[in-house]
Amino acid sequence: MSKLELLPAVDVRDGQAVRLVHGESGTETSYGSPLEAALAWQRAGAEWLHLVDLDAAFGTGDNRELIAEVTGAMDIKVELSGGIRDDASLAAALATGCTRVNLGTAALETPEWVAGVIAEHGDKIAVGLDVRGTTLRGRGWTRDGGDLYETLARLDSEGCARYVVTDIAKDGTLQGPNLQLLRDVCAATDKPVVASGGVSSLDDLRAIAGLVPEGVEGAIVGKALYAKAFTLEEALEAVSR
Ligand SMILES: O=C(O)c1ccccc1N[C@@H]1O[C@H](COP(=O)(O)O)[C@@H](O)[C@H]1O
Repeated sequence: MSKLELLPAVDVRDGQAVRLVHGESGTETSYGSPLEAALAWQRAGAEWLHLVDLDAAFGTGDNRELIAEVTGAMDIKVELSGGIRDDASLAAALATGCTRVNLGTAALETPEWVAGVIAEHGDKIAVGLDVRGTTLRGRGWTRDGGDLYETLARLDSEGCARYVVTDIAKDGTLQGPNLQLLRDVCAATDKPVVASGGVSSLDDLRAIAGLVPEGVEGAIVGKALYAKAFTLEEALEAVSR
């Protein structure tokens, strides 16, 4: 059995590393320089960074130059999210040298374009399935975008390589992950799943690691690290066995 990958998150809003509650604009807590945060996770032993341009996701501008600077400064793998919705934004994201990109809104609103970029770029493309219940949400999680399982079946048939599954009701709340949602998504696809939302403790990470045999490949950790619920070193140790 392979170990769970951990992806510490750096979400960028207005040039600052922030955490949101339920992904709602206006709930930001600021944690300073995104570059310093990313370098700290790298120094602590991270193999991945989950880097999000929240302004691009919300449609309130972008942090494109800063995102490129942070990605360029990393020696580790980077997953880029937020506002990647057309050829220009995809080209800019891939030009940073990131390992893969995560598409959200585009998978809901421009499925033909997403099918094309999956065919062209293979496992450099992941799709973020951001859900309330089983309803997908796009445009900064402000708009409904269809049924989770119908969309998952469509993306599977198009060869999507992996899914990043976020329970919006859990995100930024430190209330624990939605393990049943992860089990249900894993049962519906053979592709790897990255868990996102709600991690609050090392036991939460151990519980997600217990789903590796079902298809969970990784877990994004945000608020818990910034709130110092545990250190990244402790988290890596907790999922190493
Ligand atoms: O990560 C967040 O907290 C978040 C909050 C609100 C909206 C998006 C968020 N993050 C990630 O952004 C992409 C979606 O961006 P887009 O729809 O493709 O522009 C997705 O990976 C979300 O998980």
